[in-house]
Amino acid sequence: MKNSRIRNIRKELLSDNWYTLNKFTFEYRKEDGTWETQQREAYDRGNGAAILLYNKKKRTVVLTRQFRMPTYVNGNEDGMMIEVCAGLLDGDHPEDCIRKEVEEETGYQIHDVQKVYETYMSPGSVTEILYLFIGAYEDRMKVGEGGGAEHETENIEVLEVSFDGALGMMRSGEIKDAKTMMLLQYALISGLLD
Ligand SMILES: Nc1nc2c(ncn2[C@@H]2O[C@H](COP(=O)(O)OP(=O)(O)O[C@H]3O[C@H](CO)[C@@H](O)[C@H](O)[C@@H]3O)[C@@H](O)[C@H]2O)c(=O)[nH]1
Ligand SMILES: [Mg+2]
Repeated sequence: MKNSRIRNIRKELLSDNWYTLNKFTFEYRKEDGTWETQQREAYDRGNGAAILLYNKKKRTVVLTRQFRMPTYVNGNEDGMMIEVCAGLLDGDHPEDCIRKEVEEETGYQIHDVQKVYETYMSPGSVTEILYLFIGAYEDRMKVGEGGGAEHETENIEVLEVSFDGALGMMRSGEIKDAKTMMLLQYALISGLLD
């Protein structure tokens, strides 16, 4: 970390229940050269990976559906979110993480994955970098039911939908998850399923 615009960074732990919330107090050098003190909170839940599973022949994609409490308390009526498969790195390399997560959540054992973007999803408040992948799947790669890890009480539903159907769900607002929208738009722009 190097930035000549900031100095005297102090960190105060506000919460470390499931993940970590810190308050940072620091001095920031403005354009006119003077220093001002600022405070910013940063929620650290580690980094994550997400993947768009696609089948070019069938022109389909695999998505997941699960309850997301933070959306429920902010306007998402039933709290259910349709998303690409995703998970936290938990110390794994992003590629290893996403392969593991795909099998756990969707039941597919996939081979090749390709990273298309790295993104800070909420840079004003959350430290997380999300690694976005695409990966081809076929019916014969299905080795289990998916649904998520039992001990994590994830209750994930697996959806196989047509690519056009998924694009329609994005346009209608049924899909509201940013990483999912980014990957669907990537697929559209790059002609991935053409
Ligand atoms: N008890 C408890 N459990 C939690 C809490 N927060 C998360 N969990 C458990 O931890 C699991 C983490 O599952 P993953 O599949 O590894 O992560 P994810 O929640 O799907 O996260 C992915 O999507 C996020 C949202 O788009 C991304 O932010 C993240 O990077 C990742 O890609 C959750 O399903 C849930 O069971 C919490 O506050 N308390
Ligand atoms: Mg997940």
